[in-house]
Amino acid sequence: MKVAVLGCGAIGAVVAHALADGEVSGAELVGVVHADATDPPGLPVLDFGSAVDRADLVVECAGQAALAEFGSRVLAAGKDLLVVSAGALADDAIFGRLTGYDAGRVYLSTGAIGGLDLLAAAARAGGLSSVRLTTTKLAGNLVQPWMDQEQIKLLRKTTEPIELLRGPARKVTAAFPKSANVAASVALAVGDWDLVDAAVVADPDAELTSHVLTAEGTAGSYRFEIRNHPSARTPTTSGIVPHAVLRAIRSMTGRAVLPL
Ligand SMILES: NC(=O)C1=CN([C@@H]2O[C@H](COP(=O)(O)OP(=O)(O)OC[C@H]3O[C@@H](n4cnc5c(N)ncnc54)[C@H](OP(=O)(O)O)[C@@H]3O)[C@@H](O)[C@H]2O)C=CC1
Ligand SMILES: O=C([O-])CC(=O)C(=O)O
Repeated sequence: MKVAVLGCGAIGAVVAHALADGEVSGAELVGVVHADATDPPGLPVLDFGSAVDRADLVVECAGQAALAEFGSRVLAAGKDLLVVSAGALADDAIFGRLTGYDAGRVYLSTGAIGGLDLLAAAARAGGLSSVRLTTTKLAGNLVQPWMDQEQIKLLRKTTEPIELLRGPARKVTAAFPKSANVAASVALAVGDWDLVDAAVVADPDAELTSHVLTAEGTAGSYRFEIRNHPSARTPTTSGIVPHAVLRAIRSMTGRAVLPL
């Protein structure tokens, strides 16, 4: 399987180097789409059109805006797309564009969290009555362009955890596009954007990023607590994420053996 990686930052660089080093049997890197000439990745660089032409699978590691702009062009060319920035799918128009093709298939990486398979099963086994996700990250890393100066100052100076936003997954993933894709992953897993109540908490002492996911339903009661070390390169991203992407690619090669 020939793979191109869109975006060569904290996630994409680890994925692309692992593929270039032959770490995934049956998968071969054709190149990365990387616009910053001042920061060469030490890997073959392709423009987006060539990447789509040459790859069987394009792995999006570039952010919600890039997925919204480029994702449908991958699928229209009949190529498969593995999505990391799941929050872009909270926009119904983008969701429609990315799920409307018969040829190329869309796969979602599990990203920074787990438990999605069980919650997806529970949602279809009689339904879920509540799903709640609380994401906690180091306060200073949660500054957003829409925040005013007072809020930014508070984030930088707080000595206590602050809940910055709680609400439906769709709203939270849009407000924190680099930090709350997990809210979208949960909503997509359970098939209901409005059921998932998500929150982002800024903690001045959070050395690890945490995601606490709870759900209640006919099939049972669930609680997952994930505590990830942040990536050194992009601390809003958990260091585990590229490895979740590689696991997904491994399972797509058709050569996967247990354990995945
Ligand atoms: N599902 C999940 O659990 C998670 C999802 N994510 C998602 O993954 C995204 C990437 O994370 P991460 O790797 O840490 O981010 P980084 O900022 O480290 O890397 C993203 C890279 O993509 C590049 N890029 C952006 N747009 C394009 C484009 N159109 N073409 C080519 N390159 C592009 C950026 O370049 P430049 O800096 O020049 O813009 C940057 O180099 C996040 O924005 C988030 O949406 C992250 C963590 C967890
Ligand atoms: O990496 C994480 O822990 C979560 C994250 O940034 C996201 O969901 O966008």
